[in-house]
Amino acid sequence: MSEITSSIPLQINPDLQEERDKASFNVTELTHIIYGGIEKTKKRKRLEKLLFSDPFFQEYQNVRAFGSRSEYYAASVKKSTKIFKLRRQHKWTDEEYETVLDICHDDLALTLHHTMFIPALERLATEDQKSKWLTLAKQYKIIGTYAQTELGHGTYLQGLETTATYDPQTREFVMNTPTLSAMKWWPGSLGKSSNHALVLATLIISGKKYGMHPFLVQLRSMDDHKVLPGVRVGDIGAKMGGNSVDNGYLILDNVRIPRNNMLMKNAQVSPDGKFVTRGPSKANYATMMLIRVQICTMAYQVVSSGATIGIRYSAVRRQSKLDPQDREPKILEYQTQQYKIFPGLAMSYAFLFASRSLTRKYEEAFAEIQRGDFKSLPELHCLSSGLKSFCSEHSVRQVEIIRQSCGGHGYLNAAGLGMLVNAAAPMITVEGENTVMYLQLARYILKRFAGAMSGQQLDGSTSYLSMDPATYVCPVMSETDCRNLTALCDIYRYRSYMTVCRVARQVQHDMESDMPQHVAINKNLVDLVRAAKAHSYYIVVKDFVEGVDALVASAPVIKVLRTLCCFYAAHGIAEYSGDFLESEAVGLHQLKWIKNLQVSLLGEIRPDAVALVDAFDYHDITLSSALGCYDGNAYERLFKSTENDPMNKEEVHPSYYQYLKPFMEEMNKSKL
Ligand SMILES: CCC/C=C/C(=O)SCCNC(=O)CCNC(=O)[C@H](O)C(C)(C)COP(=O)([O-])OP(=O)([O-])OC[C@H]1O[C@@H](n2cnc3c(N)ncnc32)[C@H](O)[C@@H]1OP(=O)([O-])[O-]
Ligand SMILES: Cc1cc2nc3c(=O)[nH]c(=O)nc-3n(C[C@H](O)[C@H](O)[C@H](O)COP(=O)(O)OP(=O)(O)OC[C@H]3O[C@@H](n4cnc5c(N)ncnc54)[C@H](O)[C@@H]3O)c2cc1C
Repeated sequence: MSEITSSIPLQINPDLQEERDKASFNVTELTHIIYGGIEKTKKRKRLEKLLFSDPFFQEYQNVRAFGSRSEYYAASVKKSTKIFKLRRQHKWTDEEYETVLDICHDDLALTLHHTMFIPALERLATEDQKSKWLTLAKQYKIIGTYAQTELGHGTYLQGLETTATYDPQTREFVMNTPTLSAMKWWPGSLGKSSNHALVLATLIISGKKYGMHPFLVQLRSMDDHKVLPGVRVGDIGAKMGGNSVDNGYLILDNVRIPRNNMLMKNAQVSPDGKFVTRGPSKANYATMMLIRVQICTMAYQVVSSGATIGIRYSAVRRQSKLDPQDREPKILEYQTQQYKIFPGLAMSYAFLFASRSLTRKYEEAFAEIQRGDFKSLPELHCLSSGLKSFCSEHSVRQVEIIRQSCGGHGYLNAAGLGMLVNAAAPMITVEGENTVMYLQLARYILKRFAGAMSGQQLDGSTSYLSMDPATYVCPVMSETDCRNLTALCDIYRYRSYMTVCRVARQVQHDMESDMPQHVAINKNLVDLVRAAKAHSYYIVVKDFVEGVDALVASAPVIKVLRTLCCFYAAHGIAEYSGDFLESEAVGLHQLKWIKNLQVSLLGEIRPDAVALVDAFDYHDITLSSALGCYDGNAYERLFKSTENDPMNKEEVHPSYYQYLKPFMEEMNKSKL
């Protein structure tokens, strides 16, 4: 009788334990740094315990893996409501609630209510409106979504076709979806969950258009959740990932809402139909900016989860031979495996520091904006647009590489990597498609560069554009200089400067050759995106270097983070070597040294790789991966995962009686 069972051993896989035993630094110390201090780590642990002591959270994993779309959605609604109830019961602060969402690491059916509907009310409603709507929303007495994108337009907000026409007789707005392409299409939680929507529509008063404004529209009855007259709403269909969310469509047919349902913090319509604005014209775009900042943090979570799975699995998987005399090595020993996974590890820490720095800038600017001071808005818009694009693009790409690095098992749902990639993929599109957002940054950089050329002293993230390029000498003079983080950062800065300078001069030249501005811009779009990417890369490297420099920590922690930072910077130069050479930020000698360093750092990171991902301290339920579990018992967990698979419920599947049996009988009778 075979002794093979799917029971999970109680002990840690010795291969993983061996890795932990040889870590050069204290993992707990790094965990506290990652979560912002010992108290925050403890609080997170308490919340984790509270959540995961409920068996539902474990069962949810099965529905997610094996349930139908509808079952998955239902379980996700249940999960959302459980969390909402816990929030009320334990009086969680916003920060605690954010932590819970991070722990859940999942697209919850009702997430939009918290991530966009409430922040939009906070940013776009007057104090009076807040005391009514925000209070109801925070008490979950209404559930809402943010309905902006239409079938025909997501990017170009000036092209939105939904209308809100003011009727001074009744003091109401009449909401309409005039065409097929005007129907709202994509908003999360819209299809089945929400009873209210913040509808972004073109305001029309006496036949005149006044741009996009937010209107609160009730969609469903508060008694029986039935759709209200004039409203058509539904789910837009299954997606590549995130299928727990009911992204929806919405058609409005002469739906009347009271005048006070227009959120009027930034612009008002008086009862007799007078339009007055306050603040900059883009003030109504505020919610999108907040989410762009949050996407950088999400990108960190995605890539650090992927790195955790990839590294733990690579430490327990043995395959092939290195030394013909020795046993099969851990696949983590192969330099090529390190080359596939360590960029994701280094990126995790880079994005941790970059997203932290961006969040801090956002909070400072938001406080100013609340006081009516909008001076930081353009800088913040461009910084958040660039970093949102950069972090989402790089993290999604890197996790897919990590998935491939796990071989066949990486392709299984139970590995958790496919779901991670598919759930993360929309970060590239949502809250402004990446190319479009890079171009927003490029437009800002061009203006700042022109300012610098005309002698303006620049501040903020683009201050380096005032530099005199003639003074640049590559700061790497020897192989040892390659480890100098400031020198690496300078190389990125100069490469960005030259990339911006080249495209700015080209656009200027094209315009001076009588090309209309829009033609000149379109002729240079690829290079403009290249400039925005170079600038974003520089900012991320700078934030990483400055973040590590400012750390108060033990010498071993600082050392390992400096090594990672050095690797992140060297890897980027090696990967985009063409750009760095072309801009003359490095020469061929320096490139060779930096490439050597990049490869030799793989070996330096190797002994601490497991400890560096352990420091992210992800709970097994959060990771949801048989390959990446803390105990490293990947094979047992993979085998165990098959127990819940409905395919394995019966010894003989019903399809046998329906199709295979008659077919086999027919074949057996056949004389051919
Ligand atoms: C969690 C997942 C759920 C997902 C939810 C969603 O996806 S929800 C749906 C998410 N949907 C999206 O994210 C839609 C993406 N699309 C957009 O955000 C806009 O259509 C746009 C920014 C692409 C263009 O906008 P436009 O045609 O109105 O403008 P323009 O190009 O003519 O530039 C005019 C000026 O405005 C400036 N400026 C622009 N934005 C901001 C800002 N936020 N702040 C400050 N400033 C801003 C800009 O820099 C420029 O300044 P300049 O040079 O004149 O000094
Ligand atoms: C999972 C998911 C959830 C979403 N949730 C919501 C939500 O809750 N609420 C909501 O309102 N919306 C939501 N959206 C919609 C999302 O915001 C839009 O899809 C996004 O803004 C991109 O717009 P688009 O789909 O119109 O893309 P398009 O603009 O059509 O982009 C298609 C291509 O055209 C290119 N392109 C477009 N314009 C330009 C330009 N000016 N210059 C150069 N290239 C250009 C793009 O780069 C891209 O390659 C969601 C989308 C997804 C996928």
